[in-house]
Amino acid sequence: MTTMKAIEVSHLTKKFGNKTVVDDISFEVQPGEVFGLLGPNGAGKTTTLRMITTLLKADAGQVKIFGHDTVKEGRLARSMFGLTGQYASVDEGLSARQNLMIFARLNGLSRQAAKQRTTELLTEFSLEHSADKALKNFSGGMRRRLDLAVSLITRPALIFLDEPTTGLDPRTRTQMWTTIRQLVQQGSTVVLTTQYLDEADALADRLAVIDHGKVVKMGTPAELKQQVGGTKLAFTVNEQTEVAAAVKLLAAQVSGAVQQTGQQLRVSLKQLAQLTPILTALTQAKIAISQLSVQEPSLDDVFMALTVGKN
Ligand SMILES: Nc1ncnc2c1ncn2[C@@H]1O[C@H](COP(=O)(O)OP(=O)(O)OP(=O)(O)O)[C@@H](O)[C@H]1O
Repeated sequence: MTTMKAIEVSHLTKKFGNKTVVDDISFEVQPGEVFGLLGPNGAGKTTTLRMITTLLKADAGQVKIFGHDTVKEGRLARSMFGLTGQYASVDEGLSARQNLMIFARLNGLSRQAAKQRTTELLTEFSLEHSADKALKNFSGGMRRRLDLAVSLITRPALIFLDEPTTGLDPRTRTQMWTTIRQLVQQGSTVVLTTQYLDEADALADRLAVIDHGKVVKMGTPAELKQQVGGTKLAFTVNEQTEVAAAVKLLAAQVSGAVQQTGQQLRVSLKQLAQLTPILTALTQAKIAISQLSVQEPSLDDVFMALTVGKN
């Protein structure tokens, strides 16, 4: 039995003038998954999201949301998701409660149902104490929470978050992550764009790394890290006269190149188990070392290896 995909994106393409900003992008998102679009500024993440969510017409390609083609069955497809992010969707002069009420009514809820949903969302997003303040007095974090609350009025099964924590302070970012995780626990599927590696690592089940409009890599954060390179070992050789011997010894133990900066040596290990023989060999050769560090690969390494600077 095949399960229905939350999203199927096939060969999506967009040009602005003669510049191809989204170049033949394809991916699928499973129900219940957090899928991240990760890439540097200008890589094409927002444009991709705008096409998927029907805010922008694609030049080529197809998008299906829970099986519904976003062009042929636009209305139905749109009813399946909520969208929040870089699109200011709320009125500055009105309060959080008034904004939620308006959007609830616009979404077809009766006055009574709108009132109830507004109260629920204000509580859920810890906005009840500021519910009647005008939005222009809200902090960035409160604005984001309200924006997210607005997109959840109709309890969509799928939520798009465009850079959900850009510009937020660390504490508010962490709160936002908790909110997103709660949504997933309640059964939502989440697609988010981010340029933050720690955010992608913390939230996403799978990632598509986008650069210059193309998907350059796709996988779980762990898979991506593993592909980019193994564990990094670094240490300093205490005696200048022993550096050459230490380089030779390392080269015999690992397949990759030994990098040297002064008395500091660095190598990539395929697996952590390579560490013990290296340390044993150094001890046997009576080469004293210090400042030993072993670093597991991070998404930073993935990002640096896969993307090529300014887009
Ligand atoms: N309406 C438009 N007209 C012309 N060019 C555009 C338009 N929208 C986006 N672009 C260009 O398309 C490229 C991709 O932009 P996009 O906003 O999709 O990138 P992004 O990956 O979301 O970046 P960021 O992280 O900065 O939001 C950029 O070079 C941008 O300048």
